[in-house]
Amino acid sequence: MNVIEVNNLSKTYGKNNVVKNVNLVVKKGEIYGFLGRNGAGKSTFINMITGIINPSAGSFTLLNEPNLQNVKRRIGVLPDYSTFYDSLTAIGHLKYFTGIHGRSISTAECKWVLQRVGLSEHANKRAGKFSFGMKKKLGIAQAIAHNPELIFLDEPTSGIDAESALMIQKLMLELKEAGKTIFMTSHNLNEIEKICTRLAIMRDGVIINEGTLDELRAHYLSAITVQIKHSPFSSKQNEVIPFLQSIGKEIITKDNKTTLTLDTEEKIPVIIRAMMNLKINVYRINVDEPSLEEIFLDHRNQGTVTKENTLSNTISKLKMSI
Ligand SMILES: Nc1ncnc2c1ncn2[C@@H]1O[C@H](COP(=O)(O)OP(=O)(O)OP(=O)(O)O)[C@@H](O)[C@H]1O
Repeated sequence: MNVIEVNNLSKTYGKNNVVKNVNLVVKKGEIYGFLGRNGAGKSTFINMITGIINPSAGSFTLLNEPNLQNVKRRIGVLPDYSTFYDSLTAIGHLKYFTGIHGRSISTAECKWVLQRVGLSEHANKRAGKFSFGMKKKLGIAQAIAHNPELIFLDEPTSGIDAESALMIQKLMLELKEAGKTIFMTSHNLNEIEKICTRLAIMRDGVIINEGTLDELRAHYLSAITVQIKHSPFSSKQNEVIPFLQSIGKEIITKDNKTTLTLDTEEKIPVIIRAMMNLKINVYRINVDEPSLEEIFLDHRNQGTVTKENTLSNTISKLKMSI
């Protein structure tokens, strides 16, 4: 089921077209990551589809309902700028905002939500005395306290400490397990890589790439470089080198290490099997594969992906296929 459907959504400020004809679909149960550098248009996009600002053109539906007013109670939002009442406690905020959503929440339920975002000790403290990070956590608590089906989180972990960020990431995964859908922005690519099921990269108001991390990687990866540490080729040299030349390119063998490029990772197990048949032991395999950071930086710089990564999942795939 599609819980977010966006069609040709645009926002213009004067002559500045900051979101341009964006189309997007998010399915139930996803944690959807929305990436882009500062000023790309991410918050403007979220603000439009959560009713904080009006679009200049285009349309969207949330939870299959074209009228946003009819679903407001079923969505939760942490906007880019949250406002709090200085004299209201954390519990007071949760009671007040769940009330706005037409629901009531007990003090015990408030405490449970506050505990989940790491604010247990501050449940009865006034928001006026909260630090930036504490306010961010309170904003997240407010977004989820009324038990919404669809949750928008604009930079939920920016400005909060590393331990708390892990706690929030765990909470998001639990919400996903409970069937909720999360649409989030973040500049923490490690976080996006860890928890998001799909993601989109926005640049200058346009989505320039969209899909799972593997799909984005595949889009960027025209060749993979593999380095194999093995026992000496010795007398098998005349058999193994022609075989490698038939399967890959740019083959370099030195000190019992062979590096070559392949057009698909499917060829890696073929090489392993061939080496084993020739009684050559394979000790280690390193595979170049771009991280999300490299894909993202590549978008910024239009450069090439260069960093080397050892991927344990590729190794385990190989182990399974041997
Ligand atoms: N109210 C406004 N009036 C005029 N321009 C605006 C307004 N709000 C945002 N913009 C412009 O729209 C563009 C997109 O801003 P937006 O806040 O959506 O970016 P963002 O991707 O969320 O950035 P960040 O990662 O820094 O939060 C920017 O150029 C910004 O200056």
